[in-house]
Amino acid sequence: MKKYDKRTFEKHAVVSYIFNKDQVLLIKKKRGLGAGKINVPGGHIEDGESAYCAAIRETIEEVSLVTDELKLMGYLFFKFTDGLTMKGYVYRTDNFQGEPKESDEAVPFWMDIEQIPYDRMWADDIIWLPQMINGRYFRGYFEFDGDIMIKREVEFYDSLSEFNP
Ligand SMILES: Nc1nc2c([nH]c(=O)n2[C@H]2C[C@H](O)[C@@H](COP(=O)(O)OP(=O)(O)OP(=O)(O)O)O2)c(=O)[nH]1
Repeated sequence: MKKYDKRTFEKHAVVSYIFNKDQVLLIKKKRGLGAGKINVPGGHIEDGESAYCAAIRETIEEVSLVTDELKLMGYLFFKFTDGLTMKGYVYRTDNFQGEPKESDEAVPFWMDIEQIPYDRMWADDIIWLPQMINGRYFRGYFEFDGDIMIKREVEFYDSLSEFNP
């Protein structure tokens, strides 16, 4: 699976899972790739920006929360049949300040972890998100034809040293 780390993926994006006790902050995405789906704050990494800084910036822009102490939990590698390739960095944190506010891009809402609406999210999320919530690290490779997942390969790791040596 680490073979994907060495490949070139055209776009780089981040997603941030923000936890407050037994709840996670979800968004209804209003525009862009995945519009109409339920996801979490995130977006593209800008030129010269680190993934970590992009995660903090996108969360402020989309839902007005200021996050800190983010932990990198996973890498997502996507290939779409139209040719788009994307690497995603998945972060989690329970350190945030402020109240979630709607923006042009997202409608935020807190959701009980037990009630996450996987059927309204990207098809790969149900494969890795429950494990990530339980503290496991992961790498996932997925091929999509539009919204349909046509190939998947996922590995989980129990320790940070196995995941990101
Ligand atoms: N959880 C999850 N997130 C995904 C998947 N696929 C995927 O593109 N994303 C995320 C990464 C980005 O945050 C977002 C891609 O949306 P986008 O290309 O419209 O980017 P954006 O508008 O949010 O970003 P930006 O233009 O503000 O930089 O969706 C997936 O399978 N699962």
